[in-house]
Amino acid sequence: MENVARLLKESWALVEEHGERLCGHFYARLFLLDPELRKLFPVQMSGQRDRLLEAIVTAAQTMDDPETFDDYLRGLGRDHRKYHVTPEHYETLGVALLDGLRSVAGDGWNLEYDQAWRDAYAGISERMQAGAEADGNPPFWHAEVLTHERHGPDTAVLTVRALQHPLPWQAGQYVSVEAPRYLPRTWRTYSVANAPNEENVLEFHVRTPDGGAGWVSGALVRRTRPGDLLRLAAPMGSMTLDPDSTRDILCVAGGVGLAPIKALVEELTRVNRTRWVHVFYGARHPDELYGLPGLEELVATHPWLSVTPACSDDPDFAGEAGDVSEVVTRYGPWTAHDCYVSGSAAMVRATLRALAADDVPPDHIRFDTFGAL
Ligand SMILES: NC(=O)C1=CN([C@@H]2O[C@H](COP(=O)(O)OP(=O)(O)OC[C@H]3O[C@@H](n4cnc5c(N)ncnc54)[C@H](O)[C@@H]3O)[C@@H](O)[C@H]2O)C=CC1
Repeated sequence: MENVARLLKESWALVEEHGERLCGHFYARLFLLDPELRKLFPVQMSGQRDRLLEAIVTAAQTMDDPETFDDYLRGLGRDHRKYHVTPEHYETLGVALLDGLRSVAGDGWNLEYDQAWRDAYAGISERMQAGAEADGNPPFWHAEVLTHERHGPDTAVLTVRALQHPLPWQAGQYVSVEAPRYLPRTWRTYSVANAPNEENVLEFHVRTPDGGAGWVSGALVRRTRPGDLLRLAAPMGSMTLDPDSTRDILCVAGGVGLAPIKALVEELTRVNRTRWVHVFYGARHPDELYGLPGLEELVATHPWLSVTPACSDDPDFAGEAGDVSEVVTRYGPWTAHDCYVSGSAAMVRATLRALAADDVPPDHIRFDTFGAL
């Protein structure tokens, strides 16, 4: 496995900078091999391209950590049931991927790399299919929007009820969401922002980036209304509580990265008696700390919980100033804590670096990659 991981990383370096070309080759080959597959993808493909690369990089990067690799891919397989993918589709995808890699890497490619990617892809598709087969849940859930609250121009908090079947998620996990009325066949992942409950109600925090990118987020923030139907796919992700751990807990959230942290804190209000829980919650401006009043209510009734808000772009903020990753280190050391980190890829990266510099053991830290780290 180590050798395969090394070969994958080495060969990935040959194509990494040519992401656009790789995707172009891959999809051209894929739709040539099986024109029917085109129907599974959205009309407009640009967002889809980054997602394929992200998935490949994440899979290749987690290969040297077999447990994470296995969980991640089984989850992805369960999630992909929403597309009704068949074993033949997996095979065709493998052929197209190898063709794409070979053409883009050019002369640097060799037989060893080829074999490593074929083995890796076989491992990936085997685990994804095993995950899908073992899942007795429906391939997706219809969910009705119950409430929709705007917080400023680009953020919304919405709640939905999954219809017909229970949707079994764990606090800290995320699901793929589609808004078929506005953007059919385009799915994006969002963390569930509340703990599991008998009402089958899920909360999402969505921010749409400036300048119109992030179409699903744009539809969820600006157009979605109570009564709309969304579709949700199988829960994924490993940012969950370790029931056997007795360590105190550090949570670090940037912006709408608060979502899974809020779910974890909610879950802890049900089960925790003995662990101190510290939440650091960063936003650029005080008016973007939309989740603070809710957290402060929980602090008032749970003596083990503390929350430290921080603003990175407002020198007049009465609390902590700076990026949340820096603020956390002022309060360390965190070596004896379980650490949960959630936010933009840059924020997660900065926080992981800060925790590593403080000698926090890597196996105490949980995060999910939203975008390539
Ligand atoms: N499980 C997860 O990891 C989840 C991640 N997200 C992601 O969280 C992000 C949140 O975005 P916004 O609300 O727009 O947050 P934002 O970009 O406004 O940032 C909020 C705060 O994060 C910190 N931060 C941002 N960039 C940083 C950097 N380069 N280095 C250090 N700290 C940095 C700062 O404290 C900043 O004030 C989105 O990209 C979303 O996809 C959202 C939900 C769950």
